[in-house]
Amino acid sequence: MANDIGDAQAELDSVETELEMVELQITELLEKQSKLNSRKNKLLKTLEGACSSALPSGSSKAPKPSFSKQDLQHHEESDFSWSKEVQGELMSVFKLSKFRPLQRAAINLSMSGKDLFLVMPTGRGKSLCFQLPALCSKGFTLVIAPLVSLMEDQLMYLKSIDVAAVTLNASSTKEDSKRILAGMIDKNSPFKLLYVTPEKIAKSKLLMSKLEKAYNMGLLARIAVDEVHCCSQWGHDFRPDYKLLGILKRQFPKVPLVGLTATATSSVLKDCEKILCVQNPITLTAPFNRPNLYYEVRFKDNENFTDDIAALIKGKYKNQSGIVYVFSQKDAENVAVDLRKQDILAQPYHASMQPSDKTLVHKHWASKKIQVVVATVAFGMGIDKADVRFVIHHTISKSIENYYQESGRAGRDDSPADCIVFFGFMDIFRISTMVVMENTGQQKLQNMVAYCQNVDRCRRSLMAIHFDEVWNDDECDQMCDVCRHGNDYVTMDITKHAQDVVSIVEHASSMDEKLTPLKVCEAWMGKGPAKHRKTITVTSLTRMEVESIIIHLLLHGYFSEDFSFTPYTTHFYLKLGRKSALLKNSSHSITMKMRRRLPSFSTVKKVSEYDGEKTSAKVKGKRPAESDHHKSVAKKVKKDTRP
Ligand SMILES: Nc1ncnc2c1ncn2[C@H]1C[C@H](O)[C@@H](COP(=O)(O)OP(=O)(O)OP(=O)(O)O)O1
Repeated sequence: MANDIGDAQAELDSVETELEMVELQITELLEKQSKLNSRKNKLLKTLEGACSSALPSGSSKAPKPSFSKQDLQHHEESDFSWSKEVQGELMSVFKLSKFRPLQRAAINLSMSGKDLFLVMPTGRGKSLCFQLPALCSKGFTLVIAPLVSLMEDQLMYLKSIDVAAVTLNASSTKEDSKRILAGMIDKNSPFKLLYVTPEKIAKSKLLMSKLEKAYNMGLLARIAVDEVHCCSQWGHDFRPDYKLLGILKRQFPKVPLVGLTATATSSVLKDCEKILCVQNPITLTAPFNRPNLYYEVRFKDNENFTDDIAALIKGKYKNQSGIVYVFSQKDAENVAVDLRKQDILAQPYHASMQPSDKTLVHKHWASKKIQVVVATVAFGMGIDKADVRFVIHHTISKSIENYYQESGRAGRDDSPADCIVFFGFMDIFRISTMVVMENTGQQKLQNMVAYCQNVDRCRRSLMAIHFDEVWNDDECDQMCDVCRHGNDYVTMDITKHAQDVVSIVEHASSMDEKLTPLKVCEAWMGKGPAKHRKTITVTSLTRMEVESIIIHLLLHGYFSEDFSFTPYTTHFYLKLGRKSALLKNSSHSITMKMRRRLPSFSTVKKVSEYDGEKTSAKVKGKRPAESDHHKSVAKKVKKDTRP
């Protein structure tokens, strides 16, 4: 009897383990199905020739009537009753000779009264798409912008070209407010653009009542919502007051609205559409690719990487303007000091500085009195310096959206510029604890980490996938480190390493102990407390390899994050992830692509990248110029970068 019970218990354990495996496999297959469905929808959309439509990714609904290529061409090329005036103002007021792609279509659509979302990379000239129609329309255009500094930059520019524009914000004087409110209902329209913050719309009844009067008098020509992604919680810069802007379209349904953003996925736009109460807006998406920007990721392989940054600035970027983005205000101060010690004219910029100091740094940088601004993300919106030759990230951004926007401040003049990220292991966890309260913070950070950890796929193609862009691999033209330096990586079987490192965390957890990623690294390399050493298989991998494998396991669900809160700080620990159980299964293997030059890996079984044969020792090393195999690989594995 006892034997029977023992056997049944053993069988039950084994069945339960097997069931767990099956469930994990089902989860993996479901994930794959969802990715394939979303890819399928994308391809169908491409085949239909639709150039816009904001279907949420993965939706299986039939696309709504979309704006066709012919429609786009019509709005880019045809003459309209306002075309002469628009062209005249472009040259005489803005001193520009021609439009950039999509500007003309956006202006024509807006002039013909359509609601519009314009997604255009940072620095491509979105502002012109509402400033120019404002000059050619009766009345004034209401512009909602998230930051006073951003409005002030635009007002300064508009003043310099003699365009009458004003702002109403918390710091407007009583007299100014009175004058502006009266101007809104003046038939002679003393200004053509009125800039306000979303807070002002939400809080000022007086402003709403004047808007209503202006609307009834036919003087509210257009509403422009700048940085429209701020409406959506899923966007990277959510502002609660943007949520209330739906009132505008509800109260003023006949006024065309244009929403502008540099980065928004189709689901974020869908959300904005609902929040702003616009029905079926036309979405124009400019090619997100900035061909003049070179993207590169460098691993922080020593403590002194700030010296590497200084060497770049003094060497390759001598006398050229740039930005170094850092993680914290303290880093901004410290790194600026470090750079100054190396005779680089650098100044910090962050949110806690006095507004006058911030303005001074901005001005000195714009006029080349200083070479580098060492900044937190506070140095962002509204920065319009054309000749920024480098944007270096001292620490990774918290999302790809943020990275795209921050790095996009380089090369607005269309001349070549570099965007370099320094990728460090510990930074991941610093940022992770910072975004712990954000709904999608961890997922977004993981996408950014996957972008940096990537060694085999064109960096642009990763961004394109992220932004739901249809991508053709030729478009990079060796303007990222991966495409330029080729397939300099090997695919390694890391199953045994994964088992070893996962067992360290498992063992600690069985003793009720939590390990930070740093502690896991150290324990695995034999530097942990003596009590652990007996049970640990110490690795001969280098520190960089150890870090890369831990990151890989975290991105792929073998580890997951375990936060612990104290009144002063948040700690990041590693715990077993949902897939860790798979490592107990002898048929389960994990491979990982790593940069070549890994002598300590010589004992590790190498696997062919392409045919999955576990015994082959094929190592890819050809550069794109020598082989186009790389391209087909990038195409083949395009959709599965998301951890
Ligand atoms: N058709 C054009 N030809 C040449 N330069 C142009 C044209 N349109 C705009 N520009 C210039 C003006 C600015 O110096 C620069 C960026 O324009 P701007 O409207 O500030 O970009 P943006 O609004 O897309 O960027 P951001 O996302 O940072 O707000 O491009």
